[in-house]
Amino acid sequence: MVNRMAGAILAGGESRRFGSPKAFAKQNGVYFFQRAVEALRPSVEELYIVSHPTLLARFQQETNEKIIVDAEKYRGQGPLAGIYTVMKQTEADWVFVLPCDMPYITERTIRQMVSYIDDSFDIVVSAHFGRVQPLVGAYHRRIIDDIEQLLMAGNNRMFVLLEKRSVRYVNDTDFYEEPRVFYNMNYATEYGDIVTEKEL
Ligand SMILES: Nc1nc2c(ncn2[C@@H]2O[C@H](COP(=O)(O)OP(=O)(O)OP(=O)(O)O)[C@@H](O)[C@H]2O)c(=O)[nH]1
Ligand SMILES: [Mg+2]
Repeated sequence: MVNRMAGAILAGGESRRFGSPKAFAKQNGVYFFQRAVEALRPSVEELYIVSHPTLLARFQQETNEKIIVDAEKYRGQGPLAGIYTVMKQTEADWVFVLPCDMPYITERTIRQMVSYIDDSFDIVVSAHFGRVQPLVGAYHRRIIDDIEQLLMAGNNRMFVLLEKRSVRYVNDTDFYEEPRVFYNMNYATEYGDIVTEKEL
């Protein structure tokens, strides 16, 4: 069993391609960010939604979950800044990350991912169907200095971090899920059961 795990829902992006805040788009009547909360909450001891000051009031209106904003010095630097911010906030050994734009993610998928967490790795992420998903997985707090160094250098890409540390890639031979579970919404077009803020 993992020694204490915090959850981080990354919701500080600008949703430029989507055209309205992705966290508040709906799938089958439920906010995208709420889908992530439902999937992650049962697996973690504490949960943070990590967002941007411009979305803070909206989140506070819509949920009782803890909402924090990216550390000011790294704001605007993407998901890596969000992970760093949650690691600073919590004492948990592991931070399990999820994006706010994967509306088909399930509690079962997260439980499965969690079962592959292993202290002999620094990072455990999904690589189902040949596609590495750096935002679906767990990061050990022992890598916080590496993360901060990358952020200080403006080196924001998740894949750079993955190259630096030991990673357990969990894939569909470890456990199978239907592919759309890992589908993240960048454009508000593909699926009939998605409703964006603009259409409400
Ligand atoms: N906390 C935090 N989350 C972020 C940041 N940038 C992106 N995210 C989140 O990371 C996930 C994946 O990011 P993207 O798919 O690029 O989403 P986005 O940046 O909102 O959308 P685009 O503006 O179209 O790139 C989404 O859940 C975003 O909300 C950031 O700077 N801070
Ligand atoms: Mg982006």
